[in-house]
Amino acid sequence: MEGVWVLPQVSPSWTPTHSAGVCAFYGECGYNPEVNVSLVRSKVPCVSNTAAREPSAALLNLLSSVCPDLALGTAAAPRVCCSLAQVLALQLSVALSGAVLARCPSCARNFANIHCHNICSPDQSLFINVTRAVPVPGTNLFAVVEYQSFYRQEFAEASFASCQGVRLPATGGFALDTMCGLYGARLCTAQRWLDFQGDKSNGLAPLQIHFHLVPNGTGTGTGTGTGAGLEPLYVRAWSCGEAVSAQEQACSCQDCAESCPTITPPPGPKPPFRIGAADGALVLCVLLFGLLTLLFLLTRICHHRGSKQGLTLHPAPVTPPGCSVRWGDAVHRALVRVFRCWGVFVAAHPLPVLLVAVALVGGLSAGFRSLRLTTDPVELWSAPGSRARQEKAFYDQHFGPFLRTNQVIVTAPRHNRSRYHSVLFGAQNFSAVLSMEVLQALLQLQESLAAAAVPVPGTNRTVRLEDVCYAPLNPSNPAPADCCVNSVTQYFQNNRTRLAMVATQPHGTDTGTVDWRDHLIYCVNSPLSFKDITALELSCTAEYGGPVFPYIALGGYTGSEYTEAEALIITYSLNNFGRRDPRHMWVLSWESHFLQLVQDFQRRHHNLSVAFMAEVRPHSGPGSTHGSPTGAERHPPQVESKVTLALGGVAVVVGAVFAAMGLLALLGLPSSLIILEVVPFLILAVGADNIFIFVQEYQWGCALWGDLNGAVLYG
Ligand SMILES: CC(C)CCC[C@@H](C)[C@H]1CC[C@H]2[C@@H]3CC=C4C[C@@H](O)CC[C@]4(C)[C@H]3CC[C@]12C
Repeated sequence: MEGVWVLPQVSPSWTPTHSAGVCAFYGECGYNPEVNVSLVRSKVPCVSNTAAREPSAALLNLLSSVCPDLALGTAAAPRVCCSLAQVLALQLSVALSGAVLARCPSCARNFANIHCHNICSPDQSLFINVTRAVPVPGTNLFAVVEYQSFYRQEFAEASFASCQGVRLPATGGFALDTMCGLYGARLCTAQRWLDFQGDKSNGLAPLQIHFHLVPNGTGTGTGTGTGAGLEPLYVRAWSCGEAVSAQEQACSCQDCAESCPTITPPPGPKPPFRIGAADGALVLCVLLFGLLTLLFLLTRICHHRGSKQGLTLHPAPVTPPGCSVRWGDAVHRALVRVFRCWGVFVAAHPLPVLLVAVALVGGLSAGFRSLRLTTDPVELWSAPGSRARQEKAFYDQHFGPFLRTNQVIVTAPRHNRSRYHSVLFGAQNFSAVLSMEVLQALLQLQESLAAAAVPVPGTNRTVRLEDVCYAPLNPSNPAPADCCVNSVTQYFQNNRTRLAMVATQPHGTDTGTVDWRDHLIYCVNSPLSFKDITALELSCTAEYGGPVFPYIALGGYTGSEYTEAEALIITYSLNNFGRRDPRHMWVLSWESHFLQLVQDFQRRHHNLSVAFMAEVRPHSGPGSTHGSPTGAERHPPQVESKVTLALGGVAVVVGAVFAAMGLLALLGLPSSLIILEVVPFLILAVGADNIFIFVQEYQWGCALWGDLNGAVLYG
């Protein structure tokens, strides 16, 4: 019910009198011939636009437990519009359907109150109008099969609000998920909630109830109502934060935001350090930098002057050194002394030194025999005692090796978001990546992955997705469609025709069209549904038969605004096999091919940003062209060829790495191949560079000696 609501001109035939103390129906008139399938078969009431009756003691007693809010206790001579049998039926139905709300007493009470007032209120005819009744065979009574119930919007909204946050621990969702029909909790409104309750196909209601929510100001609750004396019901609705009685408590914080303790926000961060209007740290850094630059420039200038004077006065290379040079020289001399001693010692005893070095390296490398290499990514990247590791170990032990996950994540950074006006769901924002063009591209990628036949190296068979995929609903003989692939296109069962479908949608008084976007909005809110509420009537479940949860297929959204998701995620779940199982090789082959296909896709779609990952490591997978880069060819060419010298430098580093690995192996520590990946860099950076430095130092030393000799001669 939207827009300004005007009470309809009701047909006076079944409820001609609408006034306080008068009923619209009373007692039971058999079963509704129009309702066959139901959970609990309740009888429908008889049309009876007569004065409310005095309840029996038994009825009063029952009412005080089923409908304590009917406030019968206060009245001297309480009256009701229901019989004992009716209240018993009411009690059963409300207990059955209200069980999910029991966690939150005030919500449960409001829910019961709605039907208590409908059935028993002494002023029933004020807000109830029977619209359809059928004659009861063999009597002159009429059974009610349809009625209207008029509520003040405020009352309905307050009752709804008290139940909105109630959780259903069994599903991890909300209780309203089970009480709002196809809309689920997220799209539920007070009107939709009541409509579902009054729908005779919900399994409990024996008749059809049309709830009309009257906004404030239309038909006031205090004065006489408009429309043939009707006055919308406006009674107290409990808020979820208040306790309904002294024995009961208010709803918990989990079920009711109002009950949550107010947490004083933590004190904000200290105000930033500022000097005037500028950032203090920045100003200090600039000053320090300026000072250091000045110092540097001054020393340079002083050094430059000194060397100029030296040149003009003393042409000989021996010049009075500057302050910085003197410092550097002192350190250099000290180092030279130490290393000269060491060098002279080594050069004087080449054989013993070499023998000791070889023996040391050889001895420690013997530890390689007990070397344990860790190649499993799980071992490499998760701590052995971590909770994740323990849970995985438990899973692997009881259910077999865990599935392999291969993912593609697509975003569209250069596209613009759009706004979509849905006939059913109102205006919604759609992110750039949720566009027909991107969805079609994703479909194409999935089709090519499903069609790919990949040769397995070392065998003469080819492997397809269905040979390796996890197919939960058809594990023995899966077809490509049975594979568990999570992706947003699965809301359309990966079917192009369904994705492109458009239908005419009647909605209230107007008609519009619905397309993939309406279906998507529906599915992200009710992923378990087999049929949407749009005229498209498509299922939300994936082609393989399982549901696609929006938080798995979409990423980068706030709260539950799934249509604003910045990323689409395709997840391929593949079976995992033991290393010795030949099928292990099949999966590796398929995953390598997956990487290639997605790379091609990435190259073809420049406007999309595509990230992807597979469990297979690119360089360990079969048929991969990736190798660990050694970078040897990138090194500058040697000035002078000293092959044995260069090899010696490399041998020193290799020896050191091997000795270190051997030592760790001897100590019982496992190693990983990551060590080997850094060896080339060590060889280049330490080994080869050392040799360059030695050679340069040696040549410089020779030249210096020559020059000095010359100077001495010249002098
Ligand atoms: C599926 C869930 C959410 C629906 C919950 C609404 C239930 C509790 C409501 C909807 C319609 C209601 C019924 C409407 C009419 C009658 C006839 C009356 O003589 C006895 C009570 C009885 C039988 C009501 C019992 C409660 C009822 C079944």
